Amino acid sequence: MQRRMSDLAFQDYYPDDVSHCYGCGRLNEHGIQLKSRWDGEESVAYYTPKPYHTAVPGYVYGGMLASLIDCHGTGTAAAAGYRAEGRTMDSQPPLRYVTAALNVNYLRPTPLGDPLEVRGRVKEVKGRKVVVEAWIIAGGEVCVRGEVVAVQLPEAMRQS
Ligand SMILES: CCCCCCCC(=O)SCCNC(=O)CCNC(=O)[C@H](O)C(C)(C)COP(=O)(O)OP(=O)(O)OC[C@H]1O[C@@H](n2cnc3c(N)ncnc32)[C@H](O)[C@@H]1OP(=O)(O)O
Repeated sequence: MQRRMSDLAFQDYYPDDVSHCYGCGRLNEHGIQLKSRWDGEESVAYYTPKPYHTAVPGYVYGGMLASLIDCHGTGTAAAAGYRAEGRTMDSQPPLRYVTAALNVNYLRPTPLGDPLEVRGRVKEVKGRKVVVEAWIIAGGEVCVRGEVVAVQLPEAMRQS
């Protein structure tokens, strides 16, 4: 059955040539394939880490958590970029964002096994830059807080 446009996640709109990212690329069969969507003024994604995404046994590896903040942040940045231009994510030309800066603070250990809720809020849209704050909730508690500075993909990084 064909999916409705509103069912699509931000990352589903990424053109094929930028859909190989380990965190969010729908074409990376080994990756997380994170799916982010608007939830009112915030954005939200869900992911349950695998048993091997372990730090200390029973707790999630911090690099995995940073990846979730990173790709939820850049995905939210892309959606915010289109929104700021008053157009939909399937319109042309495509807007593509990469991570310029990633800040992650681990507030408490994140239990492994629980579904994680990743949330984001746009702090700033300025020219080619979007700043997104993001946080991760496990078992009803905020375990991680971070911030992503996303900048539109430079020409030099484009393959197509
Ligand atoms: C596209 C779909 C895939 C999504 C993948 C997302 C996750 C990823 O892993 S991306 C891979 C990791 N990231 C990279 O490899 C990026 C490497 N870096 C670069 O290419 C460049 O440094 C880049 C593009 C980030 C910025 O360079 P450039 O395009 O020259 O930006 P520039 O014009 O200097 O700055 C634009 C704005 O961003 C800000 N900015 C740039 N870098 C930073 C930084 N490190 N920290 C804070 N702000 C920054 C600038 O201050 C400026 O802000 P303002 O307009 O307010 O003055």
